[in-house]
Amino acid sequence: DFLPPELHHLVSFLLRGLMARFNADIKIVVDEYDGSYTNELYSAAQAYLGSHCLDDAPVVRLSKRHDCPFPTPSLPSYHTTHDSFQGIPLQWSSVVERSSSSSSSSPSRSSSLSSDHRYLELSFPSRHREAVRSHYIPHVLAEADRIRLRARERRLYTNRSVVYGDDHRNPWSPTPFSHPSTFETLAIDPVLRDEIRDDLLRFVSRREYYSRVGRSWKRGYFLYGPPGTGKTSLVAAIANLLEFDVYDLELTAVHSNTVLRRLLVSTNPKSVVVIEDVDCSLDLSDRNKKKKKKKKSKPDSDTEEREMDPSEGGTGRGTSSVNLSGVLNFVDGLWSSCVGERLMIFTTNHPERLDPALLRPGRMDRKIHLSYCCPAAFRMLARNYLEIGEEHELMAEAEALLAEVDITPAEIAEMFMRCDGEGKGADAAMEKVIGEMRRQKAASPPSERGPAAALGPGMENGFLLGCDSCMRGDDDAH
Ligand SMILES: Nc1ncnc2c1ncn2[C@@H]1O[C@H](COP(=O)(O)OP(=O)(O)OP(=O)(O)O)[C@@H](O)[C@H]1O
Repeated sequence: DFLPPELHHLVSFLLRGLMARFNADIKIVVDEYDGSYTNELYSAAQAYLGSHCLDDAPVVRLSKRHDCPFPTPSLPSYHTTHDSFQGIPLQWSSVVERSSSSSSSSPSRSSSLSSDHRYLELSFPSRHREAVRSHYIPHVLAEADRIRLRARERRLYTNRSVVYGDDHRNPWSPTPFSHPSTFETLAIDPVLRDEIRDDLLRFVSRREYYSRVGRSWKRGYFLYGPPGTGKTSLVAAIANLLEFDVYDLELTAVHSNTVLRRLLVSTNPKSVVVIEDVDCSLDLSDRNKKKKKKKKSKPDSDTEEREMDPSEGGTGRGTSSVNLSGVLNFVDGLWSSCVGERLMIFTTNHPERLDPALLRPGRMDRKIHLSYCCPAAFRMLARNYLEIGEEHELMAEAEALLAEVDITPAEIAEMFMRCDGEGKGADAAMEKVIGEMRRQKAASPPSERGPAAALGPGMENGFLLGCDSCMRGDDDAH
């Protein structure tokens, strides 16, 4: 009443402006992809919003993955839903910006393969900026984890995934994985088997430990040995034991280190990434040996040197430009940006062909030599395939012969299966195997066995014979 009208107007104009500023909404944009990587916050928010909307939203999208026994809800495109957190009103909208190249399909149709730009918009009053950033976003991530964990607990079986093409939007194409191999059916030395099982169970129970010591929650296994000694079977037994997804990575199908990196970060927690026959995939052989060779052959130019040398980011071999340094990065550090536990397993029949850098402790934490059939493994095969035990009259002779010939569990399993199929029974199967071992003994003396022999010259001092712990591949002992 005491102010002149002009000043009155000015003060109320300023106050209105101030209030509007204080109450204005701000937006957080959560893109589906961060560059070429899947944005974890986007998928977490979708999982969170889906379960949140299920009860009251007018439209919810339901989809069912093959490995999940029930459908998962998510927010459809072009929809808005409301949430409230500690009294803060929040609004989520899902937005799709159609790319000019995409077809004029209906808005509700989803295609992970299209190049449309999808994102979520989170709007809330600007004064809650700090609370949303520090409390609400972590709450969404934690809730999404909880929802996924529940789904995983009810899952019926794990995935086997294969790489196809180079479609970075959907690099892994999952197919059902139901390999019957388990630690009970695996015919390997029982001491080694129990050691591996204990190591795995210890690994998955040590979330806090890994975080305390500042290491990413990953473990690398390197399985080597002759063909047919159970490397693939062991991978399947590991996946079945831990109920992990299996990502079967064919390195030659991966065109570049960038794609390799993208593949890795798009794997789920609780997964095993397997590279089988890693020596055959790419040229990951010893750089020192190669350098020596190159010196002898005097390369024409620096360019050639760089192109040949994977450590320099060169192209390695073949059409794939994935090289040793890409694989080392893949094994080393990239998991630090991923949440959850992961196993990486390399298998090979020729460990001596690989660069020792790939195998040093910390990269490959356990080196497991799967060798020819030993008596204990033979007894397991006989029990599993023929349902006979140590009391069988031919068992002692078979075990004695095993010490003198190199025969793989796969060969024995094959003979056992064939006889069983012909209905000749256990005795015939044992006789057949013994006959084969006698024949092999007569034909050639057994080759030297043992891990160092299998690794070949030059590898003995790398990790195997350095110290006892290295021999066991047990990095925790250091
Ligand atoms: N240790 C084992 N225990 C039980 N079965 C085995 C074992 N090793 C091999 N087999 C049998 O032999 C078949 C081939 O074995 P597997 O594929 O696991 O061998 P691998 O070492 O991975 O061979 P490769 O190096 O050629 O890939 C399996 O289907 C399995 O039936």
